[in-house]
Amino acid sequence: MNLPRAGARLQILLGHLGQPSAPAIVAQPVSGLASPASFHPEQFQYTLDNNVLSLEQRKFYEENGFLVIKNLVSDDDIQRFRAEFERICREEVKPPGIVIMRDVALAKQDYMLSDRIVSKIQDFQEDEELFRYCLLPEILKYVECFTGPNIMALHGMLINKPPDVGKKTSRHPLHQDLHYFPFRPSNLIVCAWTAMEHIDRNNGCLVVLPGTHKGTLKPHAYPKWEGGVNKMYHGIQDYDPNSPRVHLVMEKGDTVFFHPLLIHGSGRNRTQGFRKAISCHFGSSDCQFIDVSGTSQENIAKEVVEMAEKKYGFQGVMDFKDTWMFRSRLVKGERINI
Ligand SMILES: CCCCCCCCCC(=O)SCCNC(=O)CCNC(=O)[C@H](O)C(C)(C)COP(=O)(O)OP(=O)(O)OC[C@H]1O[C@@H](n2cnc3c(N)ncnc32)[C@H](O)[C@@H]1OP(=O)(O)O
Ligand SMILES: Nc1ncnc2c1ncn2[C@@H]1O[C@H](COP(=O)(O)OP(=O)(O)OP(=O)(O)O)[C@@H](O)[C@H]1O
Ligand SMILES: O=C(O)CCC(=O)C(=O)O
Ligand SMILES: [Fe+2]
Ligand SMILES: [Mg+2]
Repeated sequence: MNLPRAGARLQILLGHLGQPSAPAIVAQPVSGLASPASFHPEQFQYTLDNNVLSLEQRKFYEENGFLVIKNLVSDDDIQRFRAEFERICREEVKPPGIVIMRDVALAKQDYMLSDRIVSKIQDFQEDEELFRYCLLPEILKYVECFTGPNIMALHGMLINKPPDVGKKTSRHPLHQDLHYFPFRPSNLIVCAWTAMEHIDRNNGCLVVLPGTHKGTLKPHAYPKWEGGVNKMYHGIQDYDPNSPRVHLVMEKGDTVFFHPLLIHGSGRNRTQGFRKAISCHFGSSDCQFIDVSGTSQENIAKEVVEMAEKKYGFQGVMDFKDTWMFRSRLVKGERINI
């Protein structure tokens, strides 16, 4: 464990507890993207000026809310992530803060922890080997097109979608990641999601509803699925069923960058293999925390705080913001607000 950093984070947390919540800020649709001296109409809202994206790629993201970059992460790196994932599952390494999840259909089975039971690991920011993903220059080069130069890694996940046991619990309901986030503006947040193998509809690829990033954050709740739903897998109840869905077929190393308001999910895994992907949410450190009281995010905030208090043994002192301060980590530039 990196004591100075973890210590510093704990200090931030403790210093912050008991203080009044920061006032809610109003998310600005276009935050600092325009030169104040310019009177040109805003052409781009979801991407920053940069020399990385082609005009065509930029327009695609603006219009659709996602962008796939083929073959971005090397086989060597993916092999290293896979090996570290297996070490974590075998409990050979126990990085502080990590959350290991089993599929709800397997949760009650008393199997030993193994890579055949774990459906997802989250919060790998203290695992230097997996956290390399969040530091890869080829990833950050694209991330910066959305966040600007001061970049926080907010949340890492390695998703090991298990073969569906017939209850469809391997599905991830349609959702917007912003539901989980108490910071804004949303346009300065982006998810990078890298396929660790060939992924298509058979093993449960990502499904996106193009253009939905232009809408607002929708209320989320547990879907009423007969076979059960995984803890915290909230979904959108009232999305437009006629909204076109796009299944993202990806090869090993391909990476999709997507906006936190983009409605997405993933289908059931009909194969016998565990479908693997690694991802991280990044945000500008210029983002600001918001108070989610009285908003549709109250339900998830309550759940996350309850879980975090159980995990860290605090009672009644944490808020949603604190849980995010613990896990976010600067990857480039300067730490400002979050
Ligand atoms: C905060 C997330 C921010 C995400 C932002 C980006 C967007 C991400 C969108 C998502 O991915 S949403 C899904 C995120 N999911 C989570 O964050 C869930 C985190 N998971 C956990 O904290 C643990 O895996 C969990 C608390 C569910 C269980 O961990 P434990 O180590 O305590 O497991 P254990 O095997 O001891 O089981 C304890 C209880 O939990 C139950 N359980 C285990 N896995 C479960 C599961 N997957 N679903 C439902 N219940 C589950 C298990 O059956 C048992 O129930 P009982 O108490 O009734 O016996
Ligand atoms: N009828 C539905 N109502 C609500 N959400 C759905 C429905 N069908 C699929 N989804 C959601 O859409 C996403 C993926 O759908 P997809 O159709 O790819 O998966 P699937 O139904 O499991 O598999 P397939 O259609 O290939 O048999 C998942 O988030 C899934 O939960
Ligand atoms: O890999 C997947 O199935 C998608 C997961 C996802 O969207 C999420 O965890 O937020
Ligand atoms: Fe998601
Ligand atoms: Mg379907």
